[in-house]
Amino acid sequence: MKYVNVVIDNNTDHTDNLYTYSCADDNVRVGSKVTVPFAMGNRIKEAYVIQTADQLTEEIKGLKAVDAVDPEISLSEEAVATCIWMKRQYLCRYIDAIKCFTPAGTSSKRGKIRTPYKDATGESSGGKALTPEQKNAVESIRPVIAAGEHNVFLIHGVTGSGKTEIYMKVIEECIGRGRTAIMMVPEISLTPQTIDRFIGRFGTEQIAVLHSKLSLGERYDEWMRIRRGEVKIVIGARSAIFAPLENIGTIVLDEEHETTYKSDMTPKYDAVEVAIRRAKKNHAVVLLGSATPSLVSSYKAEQGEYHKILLKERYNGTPLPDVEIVDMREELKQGNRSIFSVSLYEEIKKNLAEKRQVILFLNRRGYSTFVSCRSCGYVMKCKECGISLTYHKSRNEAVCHFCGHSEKVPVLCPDCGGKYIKHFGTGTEKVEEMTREIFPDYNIDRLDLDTTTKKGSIDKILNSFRKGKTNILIGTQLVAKGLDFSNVGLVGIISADITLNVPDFRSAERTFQLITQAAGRAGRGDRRGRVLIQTYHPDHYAILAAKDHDYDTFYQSESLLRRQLGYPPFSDLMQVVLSAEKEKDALELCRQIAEEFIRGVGEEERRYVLGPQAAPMNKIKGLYRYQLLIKCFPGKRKAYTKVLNNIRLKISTDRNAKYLISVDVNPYSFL
Ligand SMILES: Nc1ncnc2c1ncn2[C@@H]1O[C@H](COP(=O)(O)OP(=O)(O)OP(=O)(O)O)[C@@H](O)[C@H]1O
Ligand SMILES: [Zn+2]
Repeated sequence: MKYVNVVIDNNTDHTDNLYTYSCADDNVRVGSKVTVPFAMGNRIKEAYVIQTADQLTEEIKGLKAVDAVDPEISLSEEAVATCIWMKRQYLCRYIDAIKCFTPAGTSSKRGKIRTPYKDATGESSGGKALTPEQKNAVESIRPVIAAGEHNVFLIHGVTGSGKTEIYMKVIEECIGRGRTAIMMVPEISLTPQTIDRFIGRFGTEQIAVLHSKLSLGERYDEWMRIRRGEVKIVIGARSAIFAPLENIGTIVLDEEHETTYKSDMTPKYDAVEVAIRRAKKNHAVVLLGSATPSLVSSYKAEQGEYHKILLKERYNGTPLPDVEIVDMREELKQGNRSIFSVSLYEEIKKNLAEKRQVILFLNRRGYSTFVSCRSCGYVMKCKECGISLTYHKSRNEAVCHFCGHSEKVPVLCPDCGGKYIKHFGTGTEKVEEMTREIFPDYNIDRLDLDTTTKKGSIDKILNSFRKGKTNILIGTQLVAKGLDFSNVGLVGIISADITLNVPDFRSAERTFQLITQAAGRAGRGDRRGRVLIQTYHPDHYAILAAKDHDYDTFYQSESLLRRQLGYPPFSDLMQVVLSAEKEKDALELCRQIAEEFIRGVGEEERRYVLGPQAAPMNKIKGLYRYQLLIKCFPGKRKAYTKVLNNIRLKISTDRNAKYLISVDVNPYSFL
C-alpha cells in the first residue's frame, strides 16, 4: 500500500490544495495521472500525484483510495518540481502549472502518427563550415556540455551573425551524447526557414514541432511521441518549454528579448525563467540568443550570472547597414506633409531601380490612428474599453485593437452634428495605399495581423518576397522578427516614435530593439544595405544608439536610468489590477489592497507601492480597472508573493465578490 498527495483537476482556488489518498497500485509514482473519488459526493475526478509515501505520519479519518492510475500519461519528477516552483513564482494554482505539462486533447485513434512539416525540404546534414566567431562560441559551450554542467550563455550576436548555426552545432553535440534539446522561437509561423534547416539537418524522425495551428489530436500525438522518448529535439514557441522531454541537454531561446516569451494568461510565466529552472534540474545549458538582448539578460551577464558570448560580425563579413536619421520636423518646415520624407522617397526609387527589395516598417496596423471631429474635437472611442478606435479603410469600419469591437464611422459628428468627421494618423494600411499611389508599377505587399488571419497567408507573403516577386513589403513588427532575405537593400522606418510614446518604462528599450531588428533585415547578402529612420525625436538616445549599432552605449544609459528609478533589472515589477463594474469600487478596493499589502510586508515597504491609479486601459470589456505597481527588490520576492497570494485568494474565493483581481510579475505590458 502506498499513500499519495494529489492535486485535483479542478478549475477553482477553493480546491488548490494537496489531498491525501491511499493507493493499492504499486505503479503509482510522483507525476502519475490518477482518478480519485472527490468531496462529499465522491464524484470521480482526474488528479495528479505530487508526493508519495510508504507510510502516513498521522492517521487520517475516512481516508479514500485512488480509483485508478493512468498507464499512459504521467509527468516526470522534474516537471512536478517545476510546477510547485511555478505556483510560488507566478501566483498560480497547482493545476494551472500542471496543465502546461500535460497534453491538451485526446488520442486521435487513427493509429497513424501525423507529423507536421513532413514535406519540408531542408539542407542536407553536415552543416556549414563555421566562421571563427561561430567556432569560438561553440568551443566555449562544448566543455560545459561534456562535463554535464548547467550554465546559461547569452549569445549576443549582431543581426545576420549566424546564431542558428551555433544552436545546431550545440544541439548536435548534445544529441551525440544521448541527450535531448528544446529549440524555442518567438513565433513559429515566421520561422519556417529555421524549422526547415533543423529538419534538413536532423531529420523528421528525431524532431517534434509544436505550434498553435496543430489540431488537438495532432498535439496529443506529438506529446506522446515526445513522452515516449522517440523524439530528440522539440521545436516550438513559448509553450514548447513544457515539452515532456527527459535528460535535456540544451534549451535554446532564439530572439530571447521577444515579449512573446512572457505569458499574459494564467499561469503568467516567463519562458526564459522556466527554461533556466528546467535546465538546472537537467544539468543542461541554456542558450539565450539575440542581436538586442533584453536589459535584464545583459545585466545578469554583467553580474556573472550568465556567460556572455559576443559575435560582432555578419557571417559573410558584409558590414552592418548604413543608418540615417531623418528629422521629420525639418520635412514639415519644408512643406512636406507626406508620410515619406524626400530622402526615403529617393532611396526607395534608387533601390527599386537597382532591383533590390525594400521593407517599410511601421508598428501600427489599420489605416489611421483615430477618428475625430474637426469642429468639436470628438474622438471615436470603444464603448467597452475607452480607447480610441482605429479606422480600417478596407472594411470601412472603426475597430478597437483591444477587444475587436467595430462600428461604422458616422457621417455626422454624434456630439456636435458637424460634418467634419475625419481620420488622422497613419497605419500600415495607409502606408500601403500611399506606396501604391507613388510606385504604381511595382508589386507591393503587406504583412500585419490583418493580412495574416487566413491559414497559410504568412507563408504566401513570405514566399513571394523570398522569390523576389514582391518589390516592397510593408509591415508591423512582424517584419522585424528574424526574417532572412538576401536581396533587401533598404529598410525604411516610417515612424520610430510610435513605440517611443507608449507609456511604459521599457519604451526606449523596445524602440532600440525594434529599430535594430528591422534594420537588421537590410543588406544580409553580399551588398551592404541602408536604413532610414523617420522621427520627430532625432536626438533620443535610443534612436542615436540604434543608428550607430551601439548596444553598449544604449545599455549604459538605459541601465543608469533604471537604477535611479528602481525598475527592472534592479527590481521585479509586480502589477496588481482590480476590475469592477463601478469605477468607485475598483478604486476603493485597490486602496484597501494597498494597505493590506503594506500591513503584510511591513510599513517600511510603503514607498515601493505605487498607486492606486487608473490603469492606462481604464476600461476593458465593460469593467473599470485600477492598478498598483509594486517594486520588489532582490531578496523580497518570497515575502511579497506570499502576502499578495493571500490577498488574491481572499478575493478569488469570495463567492459574493464583484471584483476580479489579477497579479502579474514583470508583465510585458502595463496597459
Ligand atoms: N558559417 C556559415 N556559412 C555560410 N552561411 C552561413 C553561416 N552561418 C550562417 N550562415 C547563413 O547566414 C544567414 C543568417 O544566419 P542566421 O539566420 O542564423 O542569423 P542570425 O544570427 O539569427 O540573425 P538575426 O539575429 O538577424 O536573426 C543564414 O542564411 C545562414 O544560412
Ligand atoms: Zn474595445
